[in-house]
Amino acid sequence: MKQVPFNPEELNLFFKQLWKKSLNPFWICKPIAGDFEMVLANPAALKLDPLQKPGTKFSELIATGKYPDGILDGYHKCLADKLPLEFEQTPVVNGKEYLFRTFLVPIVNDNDEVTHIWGTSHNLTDFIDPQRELLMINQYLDAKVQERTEQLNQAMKRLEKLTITDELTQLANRRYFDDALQKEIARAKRNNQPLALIYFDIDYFKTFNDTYGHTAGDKCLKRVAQVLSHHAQRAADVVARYGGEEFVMLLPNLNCQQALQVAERVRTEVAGLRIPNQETEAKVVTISAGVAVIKESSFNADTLLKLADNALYQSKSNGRNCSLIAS
Ligand SMILES: Nc1nc2c(ncn2[C@@H]2O[C@H](COP(=O)(O)OP(=O)(O)OP(=O)(O)O)[C@@H](O)[C@H]2O)c(=O)[nH]1
Repeated sequence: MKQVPFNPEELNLFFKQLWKKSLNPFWICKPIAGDFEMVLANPAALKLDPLQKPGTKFSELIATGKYPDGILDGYHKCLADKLPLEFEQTPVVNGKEYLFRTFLVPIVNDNDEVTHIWGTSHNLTDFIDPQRELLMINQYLDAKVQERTEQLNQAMKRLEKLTITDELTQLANRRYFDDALQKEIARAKRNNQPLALIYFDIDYFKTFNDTYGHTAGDKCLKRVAQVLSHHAQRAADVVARYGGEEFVMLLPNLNCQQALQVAERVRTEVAGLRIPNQETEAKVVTISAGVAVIKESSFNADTLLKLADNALYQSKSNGRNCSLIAS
């Protein structure tokens, strides 16, 4: 469809109304000795800042401190490039921060000189607060997610610990030990290093329970567990409660004699607790131990456990309160 052009009179009326009624600020300025001077500003512009009246230099506007320092850059660029330009401005008027998207259009004469610059702005201030609010909500949500993730990780760790810990003694449980045993056997074979396993069993514990009661029995188990822990100090050492009054200790890179020494230290220290048990020869709680060390590459967990168990059986047969190496 062919456009019907305005005649000059209509056009004049059109622009007059646009200039007067627009809610967007319009202004026309001209370059003047490195500065710019306001030539005309519409009511919307004057409402925003009455200082934008004709004759005001931009350097005067900047001197009020309401406008950001870089405000002239856009005008200079428009002047130099002779091209329309848009940029954002954040003036502070009466203590309130505004956000404007400003558009500049160079007015060029027949000699290709920029005589004026026409400017207009869109007031985007209303978007500032929701944007900030959104940012704050996002930051809050991020922090919450992080907090919850941390709580979840902690809970997972606690749960993980529960599944591998013996509740009464707080030593590792059998499940953890069996797993560790497989890993350590593989490592010992890989590194061609010895791996010692000690099987401990409290002597006449049934009689202890029958005589002193189950609660005293529990207390005794805890104290023995503490002794065992003290003697499995290296990072790779594992001590676990294997059954009721049975404990196991895994000592990587220790030979038979070294492991026997550990077993003997534990045995001596347990007797040294001097927890009464009328059934034993020493009349105190004692412990017996069986030591086994991985010897050949054909060794597996069952073989090692069986050897240590056999040695423990020998210790029991030999009168208890002693440690023997598997033969
Ligand atoms: N208090 C208490 N007793 C337990 C627990 N677990 C196992 N027992 C007891 O430990 C005792 C083990 O007894 P036995 O296997 O007969 O062995 P023992 O009396 O120690 O005899 P020897 O090993 O031959 O010296 C049983 O009476 C079990 O009830 C526990 O968690 N707490």
